[in-house]
Amino acid sequence: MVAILKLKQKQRATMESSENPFIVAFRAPANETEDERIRRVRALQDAQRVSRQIDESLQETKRILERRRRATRILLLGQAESGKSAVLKNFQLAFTPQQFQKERDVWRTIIQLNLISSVRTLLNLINEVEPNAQSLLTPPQTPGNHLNSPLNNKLRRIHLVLSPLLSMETDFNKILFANGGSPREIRVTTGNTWKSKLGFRDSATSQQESELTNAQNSIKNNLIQLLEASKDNIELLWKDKDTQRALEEREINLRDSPGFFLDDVDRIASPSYQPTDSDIVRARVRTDGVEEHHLVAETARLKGNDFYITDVSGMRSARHSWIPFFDDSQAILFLAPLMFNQMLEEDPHVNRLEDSLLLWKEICLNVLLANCNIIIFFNKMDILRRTLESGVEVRKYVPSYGDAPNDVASVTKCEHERALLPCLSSSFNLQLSWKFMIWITDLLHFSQISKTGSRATMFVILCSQIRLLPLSDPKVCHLQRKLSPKPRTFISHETSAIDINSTTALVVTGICLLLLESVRLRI
Ligand SMILES: Nc1nc2c(ncn2[C@@H]2O[C@H](COP(=O)(O)OP(=O)(O)OP(=O)(O)O)[C@@H](O)[C@H]2O)c(=O)[nH]1
Ligand SMILES: [Mg+2]
Repeated sequence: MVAILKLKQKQRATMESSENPFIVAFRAPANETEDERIRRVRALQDAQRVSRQIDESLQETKRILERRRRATRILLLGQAESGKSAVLKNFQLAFTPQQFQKERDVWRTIIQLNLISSVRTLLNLINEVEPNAQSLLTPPQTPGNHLNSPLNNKLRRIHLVLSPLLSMETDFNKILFANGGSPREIRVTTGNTWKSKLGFRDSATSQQESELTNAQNSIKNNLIQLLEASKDNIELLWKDKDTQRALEEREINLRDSPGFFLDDVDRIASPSYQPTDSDIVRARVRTDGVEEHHLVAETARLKGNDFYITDVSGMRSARHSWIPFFDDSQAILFLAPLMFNQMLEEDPHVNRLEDSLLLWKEICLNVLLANCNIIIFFNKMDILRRTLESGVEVRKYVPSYGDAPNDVASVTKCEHERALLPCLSSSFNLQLSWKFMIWITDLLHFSQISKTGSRATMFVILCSQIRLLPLSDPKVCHLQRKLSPKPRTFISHETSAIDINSTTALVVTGICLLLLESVRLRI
């Protein structure tokens, strides 16, 4: 009898301990004093509190993972300067306008720094001393009529007056950004820290993080004052015919470079300047590393929907860091700028379009992306148009283009094998891409049927599971019927100049709707 009772006690103890491990760990020892008991109970309560916190955090992680699973997860890919972050900004403008509004002030400083960066480019250019060319700023060695020429004096004076702007740029970079020196571009590390250093605050930003130090604040104010004081000289420098000639001689098209604001000096250098949506989309900040953005849609149609958008650095050296993000993405938006006459910054021997094609091919062949929707944007159509209009010949860069007319219609129409994209694929000997290009041509053709009857600046291709779907594909037709009784125009929205914002916002809205639908439809 005594033995059974002992066994029962042991069983109960085992059950209790399996139900509540604290009981075992904090069981009262024999002969416990009152002090020891108080300490033991306190330790038990502390342990239970920590345990509850761990449980709550596990629950929270579970909720976040579940939310993520149901969200639309998009990965932005493409070479550097292809426009990935610009697309992200368009997502933010289209779906989280209120949140975006709060960041407007941050972008004002970035745009002002972009403007100074262009001024630096111009000053460097006119100050360049080439072995065979006389600098515009340096007086010639041999006495002659250039020595005191109004041209030299004028530019020399402008250079002097604008020099403080350049040191201000360096100060800014030292205080606010990852790299202390004077970089060619503003370059930031991941996270919102750089925004908070420019005064942006959201619920995730600590008070300490977002409060500008006095030094930062005074640099910000100095920047505004200095810009206003330099406004006229910047305009003089930019509009000067010798500056323009120098740019022309070196075949530099500053208007097509990222973060170009020299045509808006009057507006941007004014102390009351408030950036427009279009300014913000045009602003240039180079992405360093990989950054995930969580957007909770504020707009009526999609209110409450979650988007996780991963933006990456497009530099060749950074592309290996994309891979870990492949298997978590439902869709990839691949950006391929149509800049057939430009080379990569990191390798001046590689043509940008050629690099895009190779990258596109790699993405399409990657097994990790077998279940991912891949969408390609051919952007920078406005630059393509300007480049062709300025007389740059496609055949110089794509010999197989032959003597087809050098205009946008012929280059992008693609209804014959001479069109730019198939030509490029064949001239670069991309047999695989050739097939893709044929479909691209179908879509390019389709995209020209826009509401306004005019040409689109952005093109999109829908691919599913590595296979590109031509528009005649039953799945696409089904999807289109589901989405709207009319043919979808989401891949074709017109803009006359570089109003990327409205264009992309519409395009991107369409894509997101499509993505949401496609996830639901499981195509
Ligand atoms: N003219 C023109 N500019 C564009 C277009 N799309 C993007 N841009 C500009 O191109 C510049 C570079 O774009 P980003 O979005 O910063 O490029 P990115 O791909 O994020 O580059 P990294 O962060 O370096 O990988 C920005 O100033 C954009 O405003 C377009 O269709 N036309
Ligand atoms: Mg970027």
